[in-house]
Amino acid sequence: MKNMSIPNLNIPDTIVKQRFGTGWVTWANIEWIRKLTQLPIICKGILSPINAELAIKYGANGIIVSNHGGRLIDTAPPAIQCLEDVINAVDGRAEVFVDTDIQSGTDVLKALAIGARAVLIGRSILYGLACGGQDGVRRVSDILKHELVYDMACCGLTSIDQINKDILYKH
Ligand SMILES: Cc1cc2nc3c(=O)[nH]c(=O)nc-3n(C[C@H](O)[C@H](O)[C@H](O)COP(=O)(O)O)c2cc1C
Repeated sequence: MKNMSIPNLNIPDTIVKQRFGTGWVTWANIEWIRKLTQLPIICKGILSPINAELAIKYGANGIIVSNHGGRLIDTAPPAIQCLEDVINAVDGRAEVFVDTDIQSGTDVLKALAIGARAVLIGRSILYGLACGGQDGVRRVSDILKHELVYDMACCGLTSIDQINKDILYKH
């Protein structure tokens, strides 16, 4: 993967404009932002090794493996299924995070075990907010944390840094 060739992504402007309306979203945007700041740039919505490679090429320091909850393309592959290939492609050159359908502590545990640096959570937190405001958000967070700690205990793990791929196969 390190020596892979980068395909020519000269997508016609008309197609880009059709898809993104007034915006012109291309890899050149990342390159432009990279020139503006030394702050870490994290690219969200990466699902394939080739796009992970491109994100790094254009200056990303981190990648969020995400299908945006299926909000862009209904049949986009589940992020969790793409995570391992992206991690392997990145090969330590950037942080890799994941979101989409992280709905339980078990989901968090599995994502970390595959190798995600951290997970991000969208709708579950929003549901808590809708149901109970600040307390609802705290309750969702507490439930997820309780489930994660419980599942870690079931796997004989006492700290996050002990989580590794072995638990995916041994339990
Ligand atoms: C109401 C709503 C608005 C969202 N808007 C954006 C957005 O503007 N940009 C983006 O990258 N993702 C957006 N997302 C996707 C989320 O950031 C996240 O990738 C998605 O919800 C998957 O995580 P989840 O399964 O925990 O919700 C949105 C999601 C929801 C539910």
